[in-house]
Amino acid sequence: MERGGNGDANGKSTTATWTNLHRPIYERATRHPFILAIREGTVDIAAFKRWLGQDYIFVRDFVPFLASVLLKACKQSDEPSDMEVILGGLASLSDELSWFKSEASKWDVHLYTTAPQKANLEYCRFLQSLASPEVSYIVAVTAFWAIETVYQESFALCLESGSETPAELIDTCRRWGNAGFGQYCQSIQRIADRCLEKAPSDEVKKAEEVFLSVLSYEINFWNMSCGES
Ligand SMILES: Cc1ncc(CN)c(N)n1
Repeated sequence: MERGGNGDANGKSTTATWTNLHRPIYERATRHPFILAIREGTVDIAAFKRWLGQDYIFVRDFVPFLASVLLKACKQSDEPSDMEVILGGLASLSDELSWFKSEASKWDVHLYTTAPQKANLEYCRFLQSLASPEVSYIVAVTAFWAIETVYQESFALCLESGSETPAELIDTCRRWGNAGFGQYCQSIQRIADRCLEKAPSDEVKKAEEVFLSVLSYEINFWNMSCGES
């Protein structure tokens, strides 16, 4: 069986190679106008509230997806520390769901009567398909890395010096833009790259397609938050 190999001739890892190769779509996901508007202090608060209500629904569906990644790590990973990284991520979702509830009450967003919008439903359906036992650990962990990294890069942008993020949105940006979350994303990236290095080329190809799908679902999610469907 052919091996996928790790990265390009310059010694870049597979995920770093993809990020460069697919730079235009990667930037559409990580520098979306919704995020740039937060950073510039011009975000429409109705859009922010829409994002908040929809993201709570998404995170609830992210829990079983991540549980499926954990299960695959336990069964398919040759590295015991993978399980600890994924378990840490899963455990932090409990705190994240509580954060959504307190943030929603602050903004008068009614989480339990918010219906999922089309882009969210489609993204959640995609997560459900990735949770299938037929999807390999390599593909699932690549999706996990991409999903977390889009939020990390996006919200970190709103915390950079020179940004004019409104004070009442700083807490939201810190949740995903903080340095600790950045290190957590790097740990997931190292897992994905290690797996991709040893993977057969057809699995590497599938993982790259899933990476691109995640970027496109993320763009649709931001568009939905801006009021476009
Ligand atoms: C849509 C979306 N993508 C990613 C994340 C980060 N877990 C999130 N909360 N929501």
